[in-house]
Amino acid sequence: MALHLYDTATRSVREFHPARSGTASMYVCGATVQGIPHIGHVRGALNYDVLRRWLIHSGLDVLFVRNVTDIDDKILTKAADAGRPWWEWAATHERAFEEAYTVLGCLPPSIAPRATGHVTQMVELMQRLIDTGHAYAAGGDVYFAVSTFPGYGALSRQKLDEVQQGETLAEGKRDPRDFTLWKSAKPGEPSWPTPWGDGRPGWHLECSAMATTYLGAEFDIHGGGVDLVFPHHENERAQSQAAGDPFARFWLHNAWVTLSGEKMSKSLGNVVSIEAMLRDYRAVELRYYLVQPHYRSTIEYSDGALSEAAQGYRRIEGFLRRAAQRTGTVEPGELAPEFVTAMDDDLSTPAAVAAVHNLVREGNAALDSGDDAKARAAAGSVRAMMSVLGLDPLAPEWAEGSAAETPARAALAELVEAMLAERQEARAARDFARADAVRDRLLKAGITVEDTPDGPVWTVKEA
Ligand SMILES: Nc1ncnc2c1ncn2[C@@H]1O[C@H](COP(=O)(O)OP(=O)(O)OP(=O)(O)O)[C@@H](O)[C@H]1O
Ligand SMILES: [Zn+2]
Repeated sequence: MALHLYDTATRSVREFHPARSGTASMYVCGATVQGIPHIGHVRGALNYDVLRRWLIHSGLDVLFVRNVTDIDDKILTKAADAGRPWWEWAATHERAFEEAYTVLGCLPPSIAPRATGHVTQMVELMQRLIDTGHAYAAGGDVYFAVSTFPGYGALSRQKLDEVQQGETLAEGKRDPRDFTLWKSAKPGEPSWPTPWGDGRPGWHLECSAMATTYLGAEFDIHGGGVDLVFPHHENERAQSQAAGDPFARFWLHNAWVTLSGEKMSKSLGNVVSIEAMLRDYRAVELRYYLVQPHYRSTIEYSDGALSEAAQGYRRIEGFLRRAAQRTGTVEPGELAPEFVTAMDDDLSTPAAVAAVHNLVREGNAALDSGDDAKARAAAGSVRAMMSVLGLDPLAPEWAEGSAAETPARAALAELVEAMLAERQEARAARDFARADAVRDRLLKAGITVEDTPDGPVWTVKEA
């Protein structure tokens, strides 16, 4: 089966073929860099990172654009409240987002264009829309005339007379359903010159201009969070297609991370910061937690579920370490057929991860029964599959002692290993009372030790 993806525009799972053979092009709406990222923000980035890795695995060269919205009302307000320049506020939070993406193992985008660097392309797009009667300037603002585009509402399945843009009322708007392409300059605010007066970009216009600048008038996949279907993506699609660009061939939307049933959001204040998560869990465990559910299923955040996911990841990691200890270096092998089928089925990561766990179980059984060849083959396959998900425990970025380990965990590992060495010494000297005392001391601290044919394996007991 070839890759199939759910396309919001057609509300169906369709077979994916890139428009240009050999290259897939993806545009993902990035952050409005107004604050530090929470785990909801990075979920989408991780979902599209997995898709990108799967496309790469299938032999495609992937052009991946993730923009940065670095000018916006919220940026201006928050910077002003903090008494800082708006551009410094934006740049600071852009770095925070970038660090979060990197620490969670996202491949760097081909380019991360900033809105403020693409005003020329936005002006050009507005000019095309004005020339063809799809847009008009009024009082220094530029609006898109929704009624001139017959397909308006098709992406979000809305009737034209039900459309509400959620924009503040403006005098020059001919129709309340029209949306803003360009905002006229307000005193003291940053602005750029255009033929219709100085001003700054509207959010929707930015993405159309940046997507087509880098990926062309038609590209393969446009992604974002489900909250972007309307108005953001509906408006991107309308303005680009009205200007004559075919635009995105597939529209993908990832579901939310929620807390107590509500979207995790800075505005609602129910956020879990990445920094806080990384005090208790390794980045790779957080990545596993966010990548394992299907990208179109809501993740209701809970510490219990995260802790369970971390244990699931450690089972995979434990098997690979055991296999490597016993059989020597494990090279990535073949993907299990069920894994391939799952990934091709609209990136069914729950089934893909289940395929990994099945092989881990088989591999552990093989190690227990001394079938090293079988264990080694299973381990190779597990590595390959985990690598596609960006989660390979033996990859340099996630390996023990790497930067991804929290300092606390690295320190704990050092101490526990030293105590286990003492226990082994006591056993070798047949001083079983001392050996048991070490084990009891560890147990008291919440660390269980399991003796396996490959030596002791320790885990921190979850509360
Ligand atoms: N809780 C969440 N779960 C999944 N995706 C989210 C969540 N919050 C934000 N996103 C996504 O992150 C991307 C960047 O969003 P943006 O910077 O506009 O934040 P936002 O949606 O305004 O959230 P907030 O209210 O927290 O600032 C968007 O694609 C958005 O859908
Ligand atoms: Zn966008």
